[in-house]
Amino acid sequence: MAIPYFPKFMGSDNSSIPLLPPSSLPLSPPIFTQDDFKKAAAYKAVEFVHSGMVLGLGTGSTAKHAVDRIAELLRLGKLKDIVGIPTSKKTHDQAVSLGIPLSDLDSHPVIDLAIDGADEVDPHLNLVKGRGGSLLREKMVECVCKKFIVIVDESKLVEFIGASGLAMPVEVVPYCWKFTAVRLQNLFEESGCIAKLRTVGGKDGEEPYVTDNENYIVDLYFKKDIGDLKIASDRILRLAGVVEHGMFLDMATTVIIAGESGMTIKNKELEQ
Ligand SMILES: O=C(CO)[C@H](O)[C@H](O)COP(=O)(O)O
Repeated sequence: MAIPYFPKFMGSDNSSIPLLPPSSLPLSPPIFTQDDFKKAAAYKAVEFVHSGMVLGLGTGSTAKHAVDRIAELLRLGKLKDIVGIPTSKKTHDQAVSLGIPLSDLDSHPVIDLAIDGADEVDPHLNLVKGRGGSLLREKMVECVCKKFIVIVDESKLVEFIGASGLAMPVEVVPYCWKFTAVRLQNLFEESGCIAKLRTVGGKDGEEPYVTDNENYIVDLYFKKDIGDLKIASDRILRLAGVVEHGMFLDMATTVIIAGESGMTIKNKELEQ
């Protein structure tokens, strides 16, 4: 059951955002943007953060709100002794700019809690991540956390992984990436898979997108369900040249979903 929103559902101590329309418009329904939902989910997740925790700091527009909120609570003295493990250079830079103390997996191989967004969430809380390009570090961090809270707006919910028709990213080494892309596409021929190198516009035209780890990303697009996700994962990871893929299977312990009808919290334990 979704929890309905209240006027100040963000709960920020000195910067709450009124989410009901101004009193001059008493009959107007509240209008929330997708970013309001992302922020609502992020702020809810940060309620699970306690002083002294080692935190995995996610990447993307939703996770950014969580990092902002953690920094705000540190500034207010409501959180203390937090150590953040960022999942990308971008999040690293954001956290540094906000004064969040940081470390890495070498020094902190066990993480109390990670909070991150996702691109797709299926009914079993399996995820697609990495459309923001940070899947490898995200997976390294999030597979060693005791609790992994995923924060999404309702647009990320899918019936099955790949159902959005959008990319399922695979990080590959640059060496002979075309060869790897063809092999990836062939693996999922029956699902109508198309593999495309992710590119960005550079001064000399389109160039390969380069990850924080100096790799490339091949995005897989499926026309049909790819079936057993564990088998699909194993097949992808067995290909030499593949570094990691964006399916995060059986990793999320909690998913917080914010949408028009309110906020829903799904726990892995309850799904089994
Ligand atoms: O996996 C990710 C980055 O690699 C992001 O968490 C994912 O793309 C969701 O991003 P956003 O919160 O901006 O919608």
